[in-house]
Amino acid sequence: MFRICSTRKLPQHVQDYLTTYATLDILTKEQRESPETFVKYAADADGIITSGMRIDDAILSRLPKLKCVSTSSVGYDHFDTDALKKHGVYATHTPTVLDETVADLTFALILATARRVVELDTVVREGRWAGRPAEWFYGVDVHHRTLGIIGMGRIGEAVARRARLGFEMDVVYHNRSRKPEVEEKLGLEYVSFEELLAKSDFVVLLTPLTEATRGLMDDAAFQKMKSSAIFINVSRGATVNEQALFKALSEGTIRAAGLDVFVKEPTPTTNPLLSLQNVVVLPHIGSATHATRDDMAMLAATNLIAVLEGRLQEARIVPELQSLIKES
Ligand SMILES: NC(=O)C1=CN([C@@H]2O[C@H](COP(=O)(O)OP(=O)(O)OC[C@H]3O[C@@H](n4cnc5c(N)ncnc54)[C@H](OP(=O)(O)O)[C@@H]3O)[C@@H](O)[C@H]2O)C=CC1
Ligand SMILES: O=CC(=O)O
Repeated sequence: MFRICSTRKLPQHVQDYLTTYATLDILTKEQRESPETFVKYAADADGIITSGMRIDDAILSRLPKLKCVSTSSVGYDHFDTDALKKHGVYATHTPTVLDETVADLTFALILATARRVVELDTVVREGRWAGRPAEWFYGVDVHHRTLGIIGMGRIGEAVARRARLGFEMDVVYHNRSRKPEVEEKLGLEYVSFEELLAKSDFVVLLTPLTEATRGLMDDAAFQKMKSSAIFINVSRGATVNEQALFKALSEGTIRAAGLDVFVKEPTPTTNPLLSLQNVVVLPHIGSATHATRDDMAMLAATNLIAVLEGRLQEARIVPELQSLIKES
């Protein structure tokens, strides 16, 4: 039997699946609280399931039996992939199963910011609704506007499909490499980063967090956007310079923002962005529906067991660690 530690509670059917192959320990908050307590309880684990815990050289050096860390998320910026490679530990993630759910949430933020849903909900609740909507209730249209997607990957494509088919929007995108087949299928236009910022009524950020995308949306980027444009971030908080975003929103450089992610999570209530009316904020819930979180947990579990059993081709191993397969 393998030994698996999970840093979070898993759905019962996922736990049942895992316990046919392994002894499973769900670590308590105290046990996973610090790297010291974590390595103590995970010391002889063959596999770890997590969804945001930082796994780096310091941790890996103290987990000699570890063969695989499996994250129940598609993003894996909490893993130091160089350290994993050095220690010969595989990392798996959960792409694809969450694409449609995250795309729905992205559209929820687009609609909520454009039509000021949260702000005007408060107006009604506070008894400030007096007669027919005054002009200060007005928002902006989503349909037939231009959507710019930075990071046209799996989720980006699901967002673009909604925009094209449901809202008849023009969609431009920017990646490091073009995707001619997606361009043709959905009728998208590839543009430079600068052109996307200048053209779009809605700018949606959907890249992974990497050294290249850290702080991508800075003062200069917001300056290039239209003053009527809305910025949506569903990627990772650190792809945006929050001070620059606050400045852009409070000085009218851009119209509004919808944010599912923050540099520090949970973001403190003192974050200046929370003081702005033209920002809709969510607690990192892109994939958070019952069905999708169940699918992600099950994929994280099957990925881990596949690696532990040596069925490497069946696991969703992160791209940076694919080379370990070739070496094994
Ligand atoms: N808020 C939430 O709850 C969720 C957030 N996410 C975030 O969304 C991210 C995207 O997920 P997913 O669509 O599955 O990932 P994919 O890898 O399928 O897509 C990411 C895209 O970003 C592009 N990209 C990468 N680096 C750059 C760069 N420097 N400049 C421009 N484009 C870049 C890639 O294209 P190319 O390589 O050609 O540049 C790729 O097409 C995740 O990594 C995660 O951080 C995901 C799920 C839920
Ligand atoms: O943020 C969530 C993810 O799956 O990545």
